[in-house]
Amino acid sequence: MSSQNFQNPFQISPIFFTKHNKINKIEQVYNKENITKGFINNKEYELNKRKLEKVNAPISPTIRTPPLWTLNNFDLGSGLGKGQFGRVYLAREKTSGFIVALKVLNISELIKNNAEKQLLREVEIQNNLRHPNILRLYGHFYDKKYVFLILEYAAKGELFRHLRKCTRFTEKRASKYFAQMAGALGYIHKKHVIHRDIKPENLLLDLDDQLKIADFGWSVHAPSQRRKTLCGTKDYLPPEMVENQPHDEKIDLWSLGVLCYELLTGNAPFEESANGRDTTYKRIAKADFTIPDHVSVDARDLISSLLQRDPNKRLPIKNVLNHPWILKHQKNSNVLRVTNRYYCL
Ligand SMILES: Nc1ncnc2c1ncn2[C@@H]1O[C@H](COP(=O)(O)OP(=O)(O)OP(=O)(O)O)[C@@H](O)[C@H]1O
Repeated sequence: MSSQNFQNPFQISPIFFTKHNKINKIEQVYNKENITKGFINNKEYELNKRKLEKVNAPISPTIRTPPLWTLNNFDLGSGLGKGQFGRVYLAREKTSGFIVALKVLNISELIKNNAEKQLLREVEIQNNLRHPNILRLYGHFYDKKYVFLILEYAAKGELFRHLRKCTRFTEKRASKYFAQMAGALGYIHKKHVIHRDIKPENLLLDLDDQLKIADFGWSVHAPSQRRKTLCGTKDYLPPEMVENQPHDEKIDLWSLGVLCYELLTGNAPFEESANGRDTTYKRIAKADFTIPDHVSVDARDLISSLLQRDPNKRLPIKNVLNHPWILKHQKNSNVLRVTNRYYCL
């Protein structure tokens, strides 16, 4: 089922270019300037303006996209999973045979839950990211009822499922996923994007066991200001968020520390206890956690240097990638070569 045997139609498909050129051509030829120059008449202008409006029709004032793709371009396969607003299916682009995951979101559910903006943000951000450990969003289209996201297919599914199956990962395996995650975060931070919802459920694995960050629903593009919205998943919330303080990209460093802990132990360090949410929040605010004895000295050091109460004391991403624990397990692997190449972009 690997899609690597096929040409990626979302980059080079003749269909894409034909449709895209058609829009460009309409835009170039049928503009007001050409009427005044006498190249086209008013009737032609009106006709083609309507055509252009149709291809650019928005589903809401915020989402605008030319429908380069429709459901007819795909053969649908089995369901891959269910999310809050719809389902994800295995699908094949008919002309090229290219395999994708098609995420089908119910528009009325999105509107009912006020999630339009969140989706728009997800689409805008994910559309602009190109990194081997970030799930590609190839495109999107919509009809009256649904928005369809054309996503890279991650054949091995959720990292979370694999973690639960073996309770906890070996240090070598954990360090591989962790390094890939850190590399991808370094890349998005350079683009002034904060993820804000790192957790194993949002991480997928492809057929080659490469990690893919999949969910950008809570991410924000934050050029300068420090933000205050409470978001993300409880276990992974950093002290500045539980205390309702402004936050910046350093919240992802905290979550990276929580992720490292969970990959190595099978549990998050601040999992909600029987004593309830307030107790959990107090423990997070004090960075009060203990690391089980089986975790190596190097890994402990890395976790502790990320789970720092003060965001400014957290280990910066570039030092994370050079940490002895990562170097020890990944020095001769391809992981660091790829990660460093993209980090330097
Ligand atoms: N690109 C993909 N490749 C393979 N499986 C996928 C892909 N995207 C999603 N899935 C599967 O489908 C499930 C549902 O995905 P979806 O992104 O809709 O849900 P979610 O992130 O769990 O929920 P939500 O974002 O709505 O809270 C995932 O848990 C995963 O198992």
